[in-house]
Amino acid sequence: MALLVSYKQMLEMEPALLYEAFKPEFDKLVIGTLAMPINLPGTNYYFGFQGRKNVLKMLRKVIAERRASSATHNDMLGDLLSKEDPKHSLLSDEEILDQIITILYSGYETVSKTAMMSIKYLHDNPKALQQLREEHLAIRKGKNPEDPIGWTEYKSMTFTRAVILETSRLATIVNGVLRETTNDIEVNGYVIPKGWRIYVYTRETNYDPLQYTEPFTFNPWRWLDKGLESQNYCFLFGAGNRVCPGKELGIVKISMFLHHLVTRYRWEEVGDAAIAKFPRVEAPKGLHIKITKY
Ligand code: HEM
Repeated sequence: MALLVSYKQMLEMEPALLYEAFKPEFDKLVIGTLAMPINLPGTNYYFGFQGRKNVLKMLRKVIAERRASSATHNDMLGDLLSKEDPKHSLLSDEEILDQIITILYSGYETVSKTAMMSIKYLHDNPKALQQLREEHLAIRKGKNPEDPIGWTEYKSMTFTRAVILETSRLATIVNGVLRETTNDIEVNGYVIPKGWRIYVYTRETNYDPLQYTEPFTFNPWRWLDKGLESQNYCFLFGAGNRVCPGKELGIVKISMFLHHLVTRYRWEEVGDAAIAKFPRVEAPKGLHIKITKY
């Protein structure tokens, strides 16, 4: 779902078949990015490069077909290729391809894994689920089943936002952020030389009991204190110049998913799903749930 939504924004007009061929190759690329860097046939790292090669091949074909046709496309690739906008014509084809991959990549697992983990945490915390459901049923009151949700209604989903932020913290969907030092930096007596790449492992800060009381407890109510989101130790969406540009889009997508889930369905976990946290948050054997109508 998460990849399909982003894919349609990027390549709205392309046939579904391309998505069917695209997703498996894109999945290889995604898995390869967090794999041991051993580039031998059979490793995830190797498959990652193969996936990237095939993804690029498909995207290049789409670009070539669009250039050869006079049709206009109302999607992001259409904007990136637009000859009328001088801003975009500054990008080379390689840069356009990198933009597409970056945006598809960044909005994929972040959204799908947060949605998955929210299903798990809400299942395990009936009080939070009840409060979330009440928030959404109140929004649905007086609406027909197919009526869409408006911006003001979305903005009123304060508990939903709290659930999403707490899921993001407790599951730590993004393990950390990458930076490169532009000067020698001294931290606790250690010097990190200029030019070094640093991975700031945010799980440590997310579980710091000085910042989050009872850090291993799912407690969405802590986020009702609005100030928490802007604390300088809160790296759920990164920080500074490189802060996630898709933060609000991601929260909207998950909020809409939760809205439809809790107003229409109940669910029971089937079996005991094992959740892996490193190098990525995943349920290797799936998170199986039995869904019934609410
Ligand atoms: C719950 C969902 C999401 C989470 C938890 C998340 C988290 C993050 C984090 C931690 C970073 C690193 C920021 C830094 O280095 O300071 C990041 C970067 C980024 N995210 Fe997100 N993200 C989410 C959704 C999205 C979506 C939906 C999109 C776009 C469709 C997106 C696009 C990006 C991009 C393009 C970057 C790179 C920014 C840069 O390096 O300048 N993200 N995200």
